[in-house]
Amino acid sequence: MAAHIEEVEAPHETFDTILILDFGSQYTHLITRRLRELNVYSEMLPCTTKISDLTWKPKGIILSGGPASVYDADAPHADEKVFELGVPILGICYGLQEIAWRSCKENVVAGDAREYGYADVAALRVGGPADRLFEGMEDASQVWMSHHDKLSKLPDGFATIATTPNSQFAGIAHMEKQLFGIQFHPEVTHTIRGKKLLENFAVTICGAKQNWTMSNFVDQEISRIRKLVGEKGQVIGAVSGGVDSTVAAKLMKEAIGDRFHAVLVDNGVMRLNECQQVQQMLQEHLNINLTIVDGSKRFLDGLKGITEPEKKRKFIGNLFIDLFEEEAIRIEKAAENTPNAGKVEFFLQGTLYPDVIESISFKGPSATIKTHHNVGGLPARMMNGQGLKLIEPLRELFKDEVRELGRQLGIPEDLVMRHPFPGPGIAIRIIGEVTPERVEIARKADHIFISMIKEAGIYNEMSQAYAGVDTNKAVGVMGDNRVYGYIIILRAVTTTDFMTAEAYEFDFALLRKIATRIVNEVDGVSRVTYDITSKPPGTIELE
Ligand SMILES: Nc1ncnc2c1ncn2[C@@H]1O[C@H](COP(=O)(O)OP(=O)(O)OP(=O)(O)O)[C@@H](O)[C@H]1O
Ligand SMILES: O=c1[nH]c(=O)c2[nH+]cn([C@@H]3O[C@H](COP(=O)(O)O)[C@@H](O)[C@H]3O)c2[nH]1
Ligand SMILES: NC(=O)CC[C@H](N)C(=O)O
Ligand SMILES: [Mg+2]
Repeated sequence: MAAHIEEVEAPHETFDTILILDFGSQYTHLITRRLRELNVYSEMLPCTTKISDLTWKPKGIILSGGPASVYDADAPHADEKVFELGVPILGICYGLQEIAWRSCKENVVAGDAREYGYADVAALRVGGPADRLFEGMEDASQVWMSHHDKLSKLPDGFATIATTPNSQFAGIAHMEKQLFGIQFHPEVTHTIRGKKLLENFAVTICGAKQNWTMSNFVDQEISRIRKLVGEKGQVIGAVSGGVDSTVAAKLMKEAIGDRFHAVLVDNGVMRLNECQQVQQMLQEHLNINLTIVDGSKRFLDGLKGITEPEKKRKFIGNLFIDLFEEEAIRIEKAAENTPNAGKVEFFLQGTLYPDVIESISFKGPSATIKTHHNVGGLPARMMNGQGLKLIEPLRELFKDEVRELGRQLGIPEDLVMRHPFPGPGIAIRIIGEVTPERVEIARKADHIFISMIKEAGIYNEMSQAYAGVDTNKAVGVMGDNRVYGYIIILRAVTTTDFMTAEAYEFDFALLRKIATRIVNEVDGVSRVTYDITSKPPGTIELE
């Protein structure tokens, strides 16, 4: 999205990098994760990437798994130049089959049966560098398989370095070139010594330095930002109080001080007292002076009559950008004739690697379930080189890495561990039309719910929790009187990556207490329900 600015000393320029070519496996991003856990920097690109388009040289390449069969007419294949680059290559599953297929098309065939699940792998010693992949894992150990194709014979020049009862060629290595392939998946935790194997490849075989640490990243990122923004440039940042934008803001503040302008948009659908609390928190703990732009009337007026979820999201996304542009102009005007005078050229966002992965994956864009207000949805006028330029310091990081980075930057633990809160806020937690009355009800119910979760000491056991409103009404009875009120939907989930999620298992007595308090204390509510749908098929937010 921001190709024109992202190449200034990106991490792959500073850190030894293992390049992962993605053939579309569900686990490809886990390879990146595992390598980074080993303090080896790694990036993922589509399998069709042309080596001539790379501006940097990887220390090694991993070809991932994938759903296709290499022998199919429309199967994806890596650029031939990958094999001429002279760096070690490891093929995993489809990647292994790709290596074998290149040597001879008859080498890969459909197997008689699928092999899906555990297998015991035994390493074989063949002598020489080929033995390095399984070094230290000579004892039989459990691996995880997921394939139906198989190698029918060993490609020329290769030796078998591992077998399982079902897979004769569970591991192969070229006797001279640095070419390796394994049929199982080392990146999943079910493969007990998978990380050791990836370490053998990246560190021993490729010689990658294990220097990818958050403190190195902080230093490097701060100097990158300084170079990018220059001596005079000013940056406006969308800061919500959420983890991502807080961490991004702190980095920016360290890099350019008062030339960074943090702006929170009050969209009228924030939680109870949230804007003021965030402002105070950022000032107190991080010395960041946050400007609140009150857009609540414009948002709530505009939301009138909109019931369709995607319309809501698009309206909110567009108005966000309008307000930021207006604010950028105001900041420039205010800075005239001061030492900070200069153009506001950059717009800071807290985009994370999972968003980036989604948009670069070989699989192409998946079906649009919902449009997230920030990434990808920015209007073209912002990206055309005349408007604000996007700056996304976290675009290579995963959420837990961002949290680690936050700790490194001295951000307090309860801010670092805050549950995510979506940009469109309470608006996507009210099913149907958003009205000020409904927002108020959601706010109060949410406040009771989250406070009781915190008091019970279980906030960190769940990944996200909130109270939403069903705008249908139900009948109830209170103090002998009939009431006709809204239905509150409580939602609390556990998840590691927010792509799949499970409902949190509350202690029933606590859930009952929460329900009682909400009905008693929030006017206009007659019932409380707990949403136990997992994702999929549900999503975390209601809309
Ligand atoms: N009310 C807001 N005011 C200003 N910027 C916002 C607001 N809500 C969201 N944003 C911007 O949109 C980006 C994406 O929102 P998102 O909720 O994914 O991240 P976050 O709020 O920083 O962190 P978290 O995921 O923990 O909530 C944020 O990083 C921030 O730049
Ligand atoms: O900043 C955001 N802008 C959005 O438009 C948006 N929609 C969903 N979310 C968050 O994404 C995660 C997954 O949510 P869903 O299961 O509802 O898609 C959850 O953490 C949601 O809170 C958003 N965050
Ligand atoms: N997981 C994979 O990479 C599968 C590769 C190939 N599609 C097979 O079934 O064997
Ligand atoms: Mg947020």
